Amino acid sequence: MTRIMFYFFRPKKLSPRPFITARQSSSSSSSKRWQSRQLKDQFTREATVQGLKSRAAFKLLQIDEKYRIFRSGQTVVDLGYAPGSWSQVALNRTQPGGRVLGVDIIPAQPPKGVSTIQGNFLSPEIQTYVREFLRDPDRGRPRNSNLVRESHQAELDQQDQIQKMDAYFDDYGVPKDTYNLSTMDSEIERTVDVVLSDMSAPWLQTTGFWKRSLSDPYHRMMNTTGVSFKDHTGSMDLCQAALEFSFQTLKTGGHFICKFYQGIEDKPFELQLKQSFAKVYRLKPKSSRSESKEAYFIGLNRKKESL
Ligand SMILES: C[S@@+](CC[C@H](N)C(=O)[O-])C[C@H]1O[C@@H](n2cnc3c(N)ncnc32)[C@H](O)[C@@H]1O
Repeated sequence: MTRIMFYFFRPKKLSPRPFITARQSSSSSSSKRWQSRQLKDQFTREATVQGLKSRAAFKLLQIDEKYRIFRSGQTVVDLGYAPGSWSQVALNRTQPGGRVLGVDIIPAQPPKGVSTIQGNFLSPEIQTYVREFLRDPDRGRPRNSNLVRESHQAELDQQDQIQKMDAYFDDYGVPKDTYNLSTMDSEIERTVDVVLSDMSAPWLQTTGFWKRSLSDPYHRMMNTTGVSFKDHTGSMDLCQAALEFSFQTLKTGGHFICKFYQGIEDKPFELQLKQSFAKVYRLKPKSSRSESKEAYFIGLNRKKESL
């Protein structure tokens, strides 16, 4: 079942107030080890101090610092958003006027100002649902920021429109041979400036196991197993789904960031990215755990004619 939650409040600035997460005690020793590692970790402590939902925020902050991904007014899709620290960063960096849509298979409390859809992103129905949401460029945008966004975006939109018209029509308003109306339709779908995918290991579910509607999806999602080949292939499937979705929704000039676990399939994926983005980088952020094979692909500036 798909559940949508809309939050139209003005996003709060990341607060310096401590944010203490109450975790339920668990009898399993691996869970205790996980808890004590979290407590010792400097990035986890810093996330708590800054009111961020998890240490993962620092990975995105480092990426943004290096590649300047975000600017005001953008539409950002955050795939695998839970518990929500990337969405917090994205929303914060795209104000005024930005909107963030998070998708995750597990139920989670969306950060303020972020719209979310709960569902398995590998399912075509969920992707259709997400695309439908995005088709309207104002849906999920904080209402009181529409005016600011409009003044910010009006000029850019107008230039964009003129370029598109030049591309499609000749001086007499007749569609040029090289462009047909179906190409134009697919461009209408492209309302997204940034696609983020941090999909992989789930945030530990601490409540709601008694509800089948909550716990069933939890067991179906992709979990990291510690078996590096399995983690690698599972993550490449998720990256592929995120990239295909980007082909349909990302504007020309838009950016793509996705987490993957390194292995033999990452090179062909990188080549695929290079066909569609002007610049492609791979990065292992400082806050990634050193023992993990986790890394990120960053595709900057989607090319005009990619696919
Ligand atoms: C590492 S966490 C993301 C952390 C997040 N970026 C943050 O900053 O809080 C990975 C998320 O991917 C989600 N996920 C994994 N497979 C998924 C799928 N097929 N569809 C949707 N979400 C998925 C998991 O439920 C988990 O919440």
